[in-house]
Amino acid sequence: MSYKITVLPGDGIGPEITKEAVKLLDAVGETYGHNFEFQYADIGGVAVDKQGTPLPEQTVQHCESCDAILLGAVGGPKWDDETPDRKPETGLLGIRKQLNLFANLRPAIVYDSLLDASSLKRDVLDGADLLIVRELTGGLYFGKPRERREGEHGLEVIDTLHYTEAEIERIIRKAFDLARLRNKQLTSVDKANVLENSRLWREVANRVAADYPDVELSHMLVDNAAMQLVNDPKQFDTIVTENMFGDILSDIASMITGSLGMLPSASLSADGPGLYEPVHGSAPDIAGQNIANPLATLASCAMLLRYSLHLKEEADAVEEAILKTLREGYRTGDIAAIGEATVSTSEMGDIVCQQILSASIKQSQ
Ligand SMILES: NC(=O)c1ccc[n+]([C@@H]2O[C@H](COP(=O)([O-])OP(=O)(O)OC[C@H]3O[C@@H](n4cnc5c(N)ncnc54)[C@H](O)[C@@H]3O)[C@@H](O)[C@H]2O)c1
Ligand SMILES: CC(C)[C@H](C(=O)O)[C@@H](O)C(=O)O
Ligand SMILES: [Mg+2]
Repeated sequence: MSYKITVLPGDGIGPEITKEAVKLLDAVGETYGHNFEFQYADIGGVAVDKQGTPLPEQTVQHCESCDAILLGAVGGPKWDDETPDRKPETGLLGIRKQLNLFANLRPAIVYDSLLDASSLKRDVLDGADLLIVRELTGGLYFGKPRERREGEHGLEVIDTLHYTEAEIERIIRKAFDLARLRNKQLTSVDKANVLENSRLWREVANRVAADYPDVELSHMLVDNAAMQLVNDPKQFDTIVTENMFGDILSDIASMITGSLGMLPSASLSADGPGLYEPVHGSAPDIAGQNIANPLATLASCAMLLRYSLHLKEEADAVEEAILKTLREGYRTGDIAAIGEATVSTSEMGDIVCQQILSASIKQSQ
């Protein structure tokens, strides 16, 4: 089969890690007989520099006319002084909104061979495997009004936390569907002791639960959830939450895997192409040094194969290749123990590709 993938490398370490992802998809194509056609487009700071906007129209067109989108990261100090409409992050938020990518799936898995990479205790981590389902196109990120204005007592600023019942219901239903495929436990995270938004969120979750009698629904306040994620991550199976809470909780959850460089994500709409990106950012502090961990991006490719292309065997093979690479002891700096040997970004990419290619040689023998 032939598939069209739009690649948005973006800024900082984005180009380094997406290069490894393209290499990996080519290895998958070679092994399983698929043809991946890559079309590259600009987003974020690089697009501001080249085209004067973080989300050029042509980038949107490429994204709308493909099977799946692979994104590196956007942003960096170079664009700190840009106006809001020229900020790199505006490009990322823009593409999420324009493609209606309301469901953001952020799995956090503890790899047995990385138990010592985390600063958390082994027995707290061992066996933890959770999925954060983050609402991605509403809430504080997009609510209007959003403004800075002169008030009676000087400058004042407004951001608006806005959700419609329909927006809440579609993400809650998506999370129930996903929990059903996992261990059938859904924790809805909110701030219902304070926010009217969260009170509606809770009501909707309770109402929708009647359609999923096989899934156990519980509620947790977000401040407690942040603590529980590092205290006892094994209590969670599937978590559903609104946009801002999900952003923060997913970075916290990355610590149970050992590094932010390990966390993949999928952003899905009801029907169009999905967007796949690591949870981490453009890591300007290590950009251009070939030391970033590409595994979050490679694991995002597994999600791309699974959710957008429906290639289950290929997705499993990528996840297995990552597992094997870690079990064989290969480490980038962020997941290495003190004094442990490390590999570069491109070496890590080569090793994972090699696992795919050699697994297929074994199968055909
Ligand atoms: N999806 C995205 O594109 C995205 C996500 C988060 C942040 N950002 C942007 O990235 C820029 C930098 O943000 P930040 O520094 O707060 O967060 P960051 O995620 O870029 O980096 C946080 C820390 O994690 C490390 N890190 C991140 N990814 C890594 C990897 N693959 N391998 C090894 N170490 C890694 C970095 O070196 C840094 O020390 C900002 O402009 C921010 O808005 C973009
Ligand atoms: C860069 C930023 C806009 C983005 C977000 O807040 O959603 C990032 O932190 C993420 O987690 O994908
Ligand atoms: Mg984030």
